[in-house]
Amino acid sequence: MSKQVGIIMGSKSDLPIMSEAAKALEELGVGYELTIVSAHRTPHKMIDYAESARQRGVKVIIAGAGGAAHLPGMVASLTSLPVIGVPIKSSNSIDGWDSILSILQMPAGIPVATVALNGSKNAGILAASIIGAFDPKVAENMETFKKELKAKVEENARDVEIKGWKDTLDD
Ligand SMILES: Nc1c(C(=O)O)ncn1[C@@H]1O[C@H](COP(=O)(O)O)[C@@H](O)[C@H]1O
Repeated sequence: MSKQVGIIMGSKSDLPIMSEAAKALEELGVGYELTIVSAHRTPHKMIDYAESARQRGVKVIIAGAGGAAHLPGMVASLTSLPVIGVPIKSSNSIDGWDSILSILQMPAGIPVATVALNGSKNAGILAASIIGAFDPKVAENMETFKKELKAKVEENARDVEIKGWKDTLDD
């Protein structure tokens, strides 16, 4: 399977969160590559990564970082591929706001599609829906995923309506 999505993160400490993006892509049948690269600690690797991604066949980049999270924005400045940013609540963060604002508040011209704090699963799903815009197999997988999501909510609603909320809570 070709690796259409590039998942990167600033540190190994981000892996527990960023692995959720990888799991979502696996479920949706999208190939990906995953590595650790930091704008601050490995700036030259970041430049190489961003500049070579398109040649490797990557179509969307998911970049996660905590604190002064410059990685997603800097990668977006170095490539014309779409970049999805995942703000991460790292250990000494200001409740995650440091990372959210660093990724969200980009200057005009260099957008980063920012998901919720620690929202790496949604980043994976969003990347798959971008791939699905031109890849029919992934589009089909997205349709199935959405149908399953809808069926689950309908099932839960039926439980609450038929059994009542108390019995549903005990399930
Ligand atoms: N924000 C960045 C960047 C960057 O933006 O280049 N590189 C690492 N980091 C972040 O620092 C936090 C703490 O990292 P350590 O756990 O390695 O000290 C992580 O959430 C990482 O994403």
